Amino acid sequence: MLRRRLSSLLLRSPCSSAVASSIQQQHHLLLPTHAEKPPALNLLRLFTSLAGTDGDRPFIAFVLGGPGSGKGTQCSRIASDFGFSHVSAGDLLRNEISAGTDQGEWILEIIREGRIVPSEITVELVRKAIESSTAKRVLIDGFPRCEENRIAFEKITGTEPDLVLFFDCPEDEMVKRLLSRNQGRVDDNIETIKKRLKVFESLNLPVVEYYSSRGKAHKINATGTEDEIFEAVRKLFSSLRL
Ligand SMILES: Nc1ncnc2c1ncn2[C@@H]1O[C@H](COP(=O)(O)OP(=O)(O)OP(=O)(O)O)[C@@H](O)[C@H]1O
Ligand SMILES: O=c1ccn([C@@H]2O[C@H](COP(=O)(O)O)[C@@H](O)[C@H]2O)c(=O)[nH]1
Ligand SMILES: [Mg+2]
Repeated sequence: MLRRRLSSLLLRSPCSSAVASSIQQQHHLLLPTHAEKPPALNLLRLFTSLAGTDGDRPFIAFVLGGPGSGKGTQCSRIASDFGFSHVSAGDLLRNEISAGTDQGEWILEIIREGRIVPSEITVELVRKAIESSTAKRVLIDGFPRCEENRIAFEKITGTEPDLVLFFDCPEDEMVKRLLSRNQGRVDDNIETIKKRLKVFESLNLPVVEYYSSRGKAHKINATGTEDEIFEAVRKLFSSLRL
C-alpha cells in the first residue's frame, strides 16, 4: 500500500505534452489531489528496490523496437536459448484487460488508441513480474515506452537495465507484419498502427538514444528472416558474460 502510494507521488507527469492532456483528463482520479512532497529517494528505495540490493537482482535486458519489429518473436527465442524469463509489458497490460477490472477497461481504450499507459500502472506490473520471477536473467519486452517510463522505473526500482536491445526495422515492413499478424489484437488495424508508429518515433526512440549515450544499447537489424535476425541476436548474447 505504502509502496503504491509512494509510487504514485513520484509519477505525476504523463509521457509527453502530446499525450498528456487526454491521459490526464481520463486519469486524474489516480493522481494525488494535494501537494505532498515526494519522500527522499533513498527512503523510497528502502521500500522498493528490486530484491534488496543491486547485487541480488537478475540481469535485466530491455527489448525495444517499433510495433511489429519482432520483439516478441525474438524474445521467445532468447528466452529458450539463453535461459531468460520473458516479461512483455504489453502482455501484462492485456492480462489486466482480460481480468475484467475497471482499470482493464481504461487500459483497453489507451491501447486501442495507440497511446501509452501511465507509469504508475506499468512500472508496478513490470516490477512485480521481475520480483516474482526466479530466473537470473529477465527480458523486459516493450518497456520503457517513453522517457517518463524510464525515469519512473529507475527511481522506483533503484536499478538500471544491464543491456538494451533495439530492433531496427523500416516502417513499411513493420506495417506489413502487423497487418498480417492475425492474433485478434485491437491495435492491429491501420489507424492504430499509424498512431503507434508516431508514438514510437517521438517517445520511444529517445529512450533508445538515452541508453545509446550510456553505451548500453545494441542495435540489431530487424529485417530478413526470423532466423537471420536471431543469428545476430545469438552472437550478441553469446558474447555476454552471463
Ligand atoms: N523476421 C520476420 N519476418 C517476417 N515476419 C516476422 C518476422 N519476425 C516476426 N514476424 C511476424 O511479425 C509479426 C509481429 O512480430 P512480433 O509480434 O514479434 O512483433 P513485436 O515487436 O512484438 O510487435 P508489438 O510491438 O506490436 O508487440 C508477427 O506476426 C510475427 O510472426
Ligand atoms: O510499457 C508499455 C507497453 C505497452 N503499452 C501499450 O500496449 C500496447 C501494446 O504493446 P506491445 O508491446 O506492442 O504489445 C502499446 O501500443 C501501448 O498502448 C504501454 O502503454 N506501455
Ligand atoms: Mg510484442
